[in-house]
Amino acid sequence: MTLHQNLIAGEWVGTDGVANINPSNTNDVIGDYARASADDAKAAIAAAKAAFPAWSRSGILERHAILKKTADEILARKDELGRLLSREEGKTLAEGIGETVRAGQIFEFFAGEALRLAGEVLPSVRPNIGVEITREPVGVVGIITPWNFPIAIPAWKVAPALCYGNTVVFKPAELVPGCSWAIVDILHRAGLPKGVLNLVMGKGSVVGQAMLDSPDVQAITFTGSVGTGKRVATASVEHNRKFQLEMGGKNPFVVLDDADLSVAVEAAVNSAFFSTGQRCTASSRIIVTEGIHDRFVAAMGERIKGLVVDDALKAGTHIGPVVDQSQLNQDTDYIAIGKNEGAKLAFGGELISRDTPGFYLQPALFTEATNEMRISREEIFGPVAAVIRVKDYDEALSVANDTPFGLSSGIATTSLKHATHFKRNAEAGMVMVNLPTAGVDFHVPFGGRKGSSYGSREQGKYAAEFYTTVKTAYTPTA
Ligand SMILES: NC(=O)C1=CN([C@@H]2O[C@H](COP(=O)(O)OP(=O)(O)OC[C@H]3O[C@@H](n4cnc5c(N)ncnc54)[C@H](OP(=O)(O)O)[C@@H]3O)[C@@H](O)[C@H]2O)C=CC1
Ligand SMILES: O=C(O)CCC(=O)C(=O)O
Repeated sequence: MTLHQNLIAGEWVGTDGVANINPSNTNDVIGDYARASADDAKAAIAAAKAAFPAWSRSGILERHAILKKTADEILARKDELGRLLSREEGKTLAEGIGETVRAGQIFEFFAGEALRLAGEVLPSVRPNIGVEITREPVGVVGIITPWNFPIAIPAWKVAPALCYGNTVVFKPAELVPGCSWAIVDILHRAGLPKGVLNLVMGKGSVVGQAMLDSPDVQAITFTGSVGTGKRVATASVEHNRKFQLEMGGKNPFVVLDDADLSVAVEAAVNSAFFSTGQRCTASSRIIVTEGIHDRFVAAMGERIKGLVVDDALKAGTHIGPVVDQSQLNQDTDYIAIGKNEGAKLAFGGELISRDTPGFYLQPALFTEATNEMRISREEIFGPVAAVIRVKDYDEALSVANDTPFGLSSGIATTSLKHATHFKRNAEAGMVMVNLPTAGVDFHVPFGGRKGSSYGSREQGKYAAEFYTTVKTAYTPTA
């Protein structure tokens, strides 16, 4: 089997490979991917440091052309790359292709942003002095990504980093190296100079840790668990570097008495179970007012029974497998915790077998949950959701906000008054009205509050805040 190597200083290197396994069929080995060492990570950082002076001064047309070429190739290969994504992560083929298109659009967006770099010229408060405000690249950016969005998250970190003139050391999750390798290969062939983008696939505790420990990494952007996010934060403060964290969520989805029942059920099912619930924007807390509660739960039950859980690549599959055994154990542990806490497992939650050996779990819906239970407070990251019954809108809002997290939030209502009030008062970075809590646009800010996120927003033009540093220059004008 061909070994997919790491890219360091413009050369493909590495001899030691790790098998990338399909969670829908554990007999299916997608390929071998090199495992970088801490020394490889150090070499990648050195290469990025050496490449920075030239790339930071490169022309905007060169950056535009490379990012646009990458976008075009990703979009042209959307079916093949989408299939690779579904095969390595387990989301359905439609979701895999959709995410690949999103990655292409992200590169296209930042190709455009390269041509729109701008500053400001202001008068000084002193006579005959001009002030220029410009944005400069930060330096070597370390990118650490999780397994649940194998192409979109790498795209929304790598594209702006390069667009604004930074050089990159990129460590994808070891579980899903395939899409990351593919986009690095595309960028490399699109003409990136040696050392501008370095790929170091391997273990977080080794490769990621070497990045955290390096004084030559000026910024780290991270998406993943709260625990690792805290390590990134501590190490970054130690090195006085910029950092940006996107961590967990425990996103509420509120259903009010006046909701359109079918809109509410579709949005709740999508929020809780699509992409196998493995989204930081997923909702696993469905907060329902008492007038609609029983009808909503019954309709959810019918909808869940119609969901096909099977091989991600099969036509007709709605929910693919869980990503691996360890995540499956986490999901089933939380199902046991929910039962022990006194919530009622109303639907699903069983391990199921299919034609191929994979990590298949029937989506689980708890009812009679309270917001104090662990299943309502901790991120499960699987197809497991709980319904919490509340009296009215005021109680729903208060329960929705009673969480250590604050990434996304949603409401199903036909009341403009309640929708408007919720948009203003939900303690979350993103609010969805009559829409799922997950599934965001690629050109607008993404991020949260409280325990979910740290630092400036990702995506859209707001990404410039992280990937650039502001300079204010004063010059006599006369
Ligand atoms: N908010 C989100 O989008 C996500 C949240 N999660 C949450 O996290 C839980 C665990 O998932 P998991 O993948 O283990 O999350 P991690 O936080 O461990 O992984 C995220 C990334 O960090 C890397 N990493 C791990 N340890 C270190 C370290 N010491 N220094 C630097 N980088 C490191 C990982 O590498 P590697 O995996 O290769 O070892 C991976 O690339 C999930 O169950 C879920 O609750 C997970 C993914 C995304
Ligand atoms: O909901 C989305 O579209 C994005 C979710 C995401 O970025 C994540 O789960 O890590």
